[in-house]
Amino acid sequence: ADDALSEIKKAGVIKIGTTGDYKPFSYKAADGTLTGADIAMAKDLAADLGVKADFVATTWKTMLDDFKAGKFDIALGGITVNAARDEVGDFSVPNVTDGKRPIARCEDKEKYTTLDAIDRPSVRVIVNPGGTNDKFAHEHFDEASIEVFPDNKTIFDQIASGRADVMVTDGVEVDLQSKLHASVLCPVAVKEPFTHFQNAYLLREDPALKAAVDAFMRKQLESGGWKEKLDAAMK
Ligand SMILES: O=C(O)C(=O)Cc1ccccc1
Repeated sequence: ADDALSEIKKAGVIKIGTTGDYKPFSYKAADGTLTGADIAMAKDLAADLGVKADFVATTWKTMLDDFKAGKFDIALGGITVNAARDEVGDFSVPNVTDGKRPIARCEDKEKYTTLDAIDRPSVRVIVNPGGTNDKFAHEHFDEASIEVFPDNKTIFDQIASGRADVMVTDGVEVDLQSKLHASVLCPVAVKEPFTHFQNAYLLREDPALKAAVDAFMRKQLESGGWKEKLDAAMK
């Protein structure tokens, strides 16, 4: 296997794949600039390695193929650790522990508290394509209708305007979007999230690259650097 870290250092560039559609981790500011907590981390990581950060656009659907095709050295931005991804690369130490929960219009926050309450013919579930939400919805709902909605930036407006009823997504996103759509969208009052998972950075397989990224990640977690970046993006 090639030594990814030496290659990166020799090139003076680390190629970073990210979807740019997932606030607070990786998204576009109003002027189109790529921003978010994991984007800020990527810039610090590149500086730490003494190289330039080169961002490469990908999508939830094509991320693994793009990664396998060598389009980037590392993928980040709210990426859930799973077996399929772990097979083609290494995961860093995780920076987020979370779970999937529903978000709905505030008047329905006591209504959709269980999978059974959601999975009814009258309920319109909405989901963004290609990632873990898509997979979760299709695995758990067969009575409810499922709309796969292509734009993760406006998907919450669909629920707010009444075009859809509920979305099951990562807890961080539920809390942030409830805040951004204050008094219209609310976290559904579940006893427990429906799943538990972690987010981490997907790395080209190379023990030296993993050691460097893990050391960076641990430092950011211990110093509060990560928390500061996440708080800054949660508004
Ligand atoms: O890791 C994934 O595959 C995801 O789908 C992450 C995600 C979760 C919620 C909204 C957008 C992306």
